[in-house]
Amino acid sequence: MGYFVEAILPLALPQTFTYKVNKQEYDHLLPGMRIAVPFGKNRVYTALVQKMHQTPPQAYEAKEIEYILDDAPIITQTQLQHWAWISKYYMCHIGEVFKNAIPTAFLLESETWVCLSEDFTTGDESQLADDEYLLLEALQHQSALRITDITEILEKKTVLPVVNRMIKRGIVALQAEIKERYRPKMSRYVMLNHVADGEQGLVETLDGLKRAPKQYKTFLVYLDLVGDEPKPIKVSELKKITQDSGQAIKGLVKKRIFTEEMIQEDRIQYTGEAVVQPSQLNPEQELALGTIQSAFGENKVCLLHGVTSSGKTEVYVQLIKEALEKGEQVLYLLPEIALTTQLIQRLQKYFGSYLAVYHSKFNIQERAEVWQHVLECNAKAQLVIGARSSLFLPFQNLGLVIVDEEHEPSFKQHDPAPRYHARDAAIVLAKSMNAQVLLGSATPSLETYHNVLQGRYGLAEIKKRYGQVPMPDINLVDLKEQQKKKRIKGHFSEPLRLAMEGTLTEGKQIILFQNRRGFAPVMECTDCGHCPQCPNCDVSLTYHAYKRQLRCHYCGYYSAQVSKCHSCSSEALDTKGLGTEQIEQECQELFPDARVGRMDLDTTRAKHAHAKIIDQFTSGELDILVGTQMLSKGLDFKNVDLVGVLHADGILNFPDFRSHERGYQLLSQVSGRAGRHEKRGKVLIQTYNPYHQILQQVSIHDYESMQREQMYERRQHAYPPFARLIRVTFKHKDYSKLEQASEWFVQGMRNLWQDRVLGPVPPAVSRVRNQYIQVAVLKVPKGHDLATIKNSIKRIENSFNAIPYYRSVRIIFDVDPI
Ligand SMILES: Nc1ncnc2c1ncn2[C@@H]1O[C@H](COP(=O)(O)OP(=O)(O)OP(=O)(O)O)[C@@H](O)[C@H]1O
Ligand SMILES: [Zn+2]
Repeated sequence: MGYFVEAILPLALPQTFTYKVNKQEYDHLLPGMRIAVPFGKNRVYTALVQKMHQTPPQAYEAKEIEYILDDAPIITQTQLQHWAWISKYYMCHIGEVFKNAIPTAFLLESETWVCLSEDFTTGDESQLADDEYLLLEALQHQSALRITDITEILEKKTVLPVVNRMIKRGIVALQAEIKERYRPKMSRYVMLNHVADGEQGLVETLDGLKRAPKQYKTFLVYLDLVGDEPKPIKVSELKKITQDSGQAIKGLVKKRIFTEEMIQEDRIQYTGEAVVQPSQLNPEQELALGTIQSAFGENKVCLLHGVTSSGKTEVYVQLIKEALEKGEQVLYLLPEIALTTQLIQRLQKYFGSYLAVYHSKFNIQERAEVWQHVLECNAKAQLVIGARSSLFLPFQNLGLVIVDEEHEPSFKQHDPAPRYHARDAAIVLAKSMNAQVLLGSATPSLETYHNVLQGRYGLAEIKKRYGQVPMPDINLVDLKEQQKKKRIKGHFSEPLRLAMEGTLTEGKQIILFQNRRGFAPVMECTDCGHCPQCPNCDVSLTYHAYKRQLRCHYCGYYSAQVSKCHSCSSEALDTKGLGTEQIEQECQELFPDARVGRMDLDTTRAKHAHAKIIDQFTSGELDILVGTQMLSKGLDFKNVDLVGVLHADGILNFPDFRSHERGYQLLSQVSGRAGRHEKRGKVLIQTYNPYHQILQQVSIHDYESMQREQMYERRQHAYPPFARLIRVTFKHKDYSKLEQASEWFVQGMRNLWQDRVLGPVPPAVSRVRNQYIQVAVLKVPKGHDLATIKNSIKRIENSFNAIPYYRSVRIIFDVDPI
């Protein structure tokens, strides 16, 4: 007998680990609290308590924990259960989920250094508790201490709460060198001392200050700022108004009229309060809202299928408003948050400081703060908008989840594990918390639509654009014919050039869309056909005119632009393929007076780059915006009349069973950016194959037919949504070992599931970073027990790993791959 804790470590290991604790620790600990534990040789990790128990481990001697980091759980029970589901469903380890789910700031290690805060001034030691005083004293002798040192000094394991308290009061801080940690931003505030409080007190104080005019003035400004309720005022603010160097404030503190304190500032600051009321819905929106509410009444997930610019967002806003009024938390999931400054600004006008954004490009402090707000159910982050990782926030009272643009593939995480689909994982999470789920899209995924057709999900539709603006007029331009007639300049057909000219003359704006996938420009020798390849990967290098470089998009390798062919030394090199950069250049040549901007991965790497380009375009500083799929997502520009798609075929000819569905979605979404307000927009799609059924369907906005035909195909070939897929990827740097190993593994699968196993085959890019790749796919028809099948695969993996020669081959499972 003894006391034990079951801990999840942030590592890709299949099991949890048992550690020993004493009775006192046992009583203090709860599932969801963090502890620091030793692991391996001299390493300490932040682990998470999964449960407490009294059974010693069988296989090893339990080590003691190092210390306890929390006073209360930072992860809820519901979350822990959700993690367990994710790890089971997506075939990964719970430690991987843990590591991916929580902000790195929460993974403090024993090596974290603590020091005295710069803001600390001696004087108030009398208010410190004993252990706080001890720590302070120690830090006055030594400039910094590690958490482990502090544990020794205080002779107790729960030192983090002590440290945290002192951080909050601005006495100590975490040292700056530590690579990633949570350091709340503190600011100095002053507040009226109790002595001076009350009518009488104020009069006396003012009298007493008559001979110190600067202090007198500062005091009056302070009173003016606080109004009726006594509250702390930021020193910097006070200084600014009174134009004081700080002397007057110091004087007032000295006279004990003010007390000073350090208060944590929120980095997630939205200065604006809610300024507008949600818009009045039009009858179509009202109807949709009603349908959604009745689906919610039956506890069903609901799909809002509304054409582009039908005003889906305003419907979400109504639902959010109702949920917030009920005191519930709301999660608004978006595919790529960086693209959504427009939407955030819009929601901010409605919901002010209730809105928090959870964003991977935010720094760790910012993320940790949102986490705390959500955990504490603060009004401040009652509405969270974020990309897929915001799903892992510790919601306590989740009432509503909105998955906007639910068809977007980027909801699925590719790498690293957990390879989860945020939409699907959100539905499971919501179910466990009795929250409602709304999926929104103009072009729903077939998976979701299938659920609607099966009656599992509710369906609300809006078939008209808001404000009676007609759907854009979409025309297909036959590139073959244009070529025959010699009407093409660069990559621009005559109809596209004419339409652009017309739009520019009217002072309207243009969006040009060039697909990214498979259409990066490459350099080619026109004599021998040689094309420079990445030395580490099985791909051609991409040509970047701007930097005069050849780059690999898979591993980041780059070299200077070559002037001679490496194979035959000819100087006849040419760039082939069609990138956004080239389109931008051609545009400029065709329309020298137009202001052209470009939005793609290269121009938007920096934190606010997206917002900047979008702002420029919105404010009319640009006439033409050239871009990739980024442009297709939910943007709402008032002045765009024309959308041009330069080469639709690249989108449709991709060898993937989803490429037609994707093509329809992408082209419809891009087209949807045209003519959203007032006038009907125009769209020109250039193609070598104008009779392609998907292009025909896009041009007449016929989602129905697309959906019916594609469903038929999928059913015929047993693809999702009529089956589930499990993809197994094998990687190794030795090609022949890889081939043997993957064949062995797949044979094991084939013994069980025969021809439902496809592969192993090399994928389109079959070597990345010097690792060769093989892929196999298992089709699991609906109705088969997925859990049993996964267990069988795991068993094959175990036997596989028992063969020493194979063990170094990396195996990756991807359930519901996209
Ligand atoms: N009830 C309403 N009152 C006033 N304006 C509205 C209303 N509904 C929608 N709008 C306006 O119509 C435009 C399109 O709406 P919104 O962006 O919500 O469409 P959407 O369906 O989300 O489009 P997409 O799928 O293309 O992103 C916006 O500028 C929005 O402000
Ligand atoms: Zn490479």
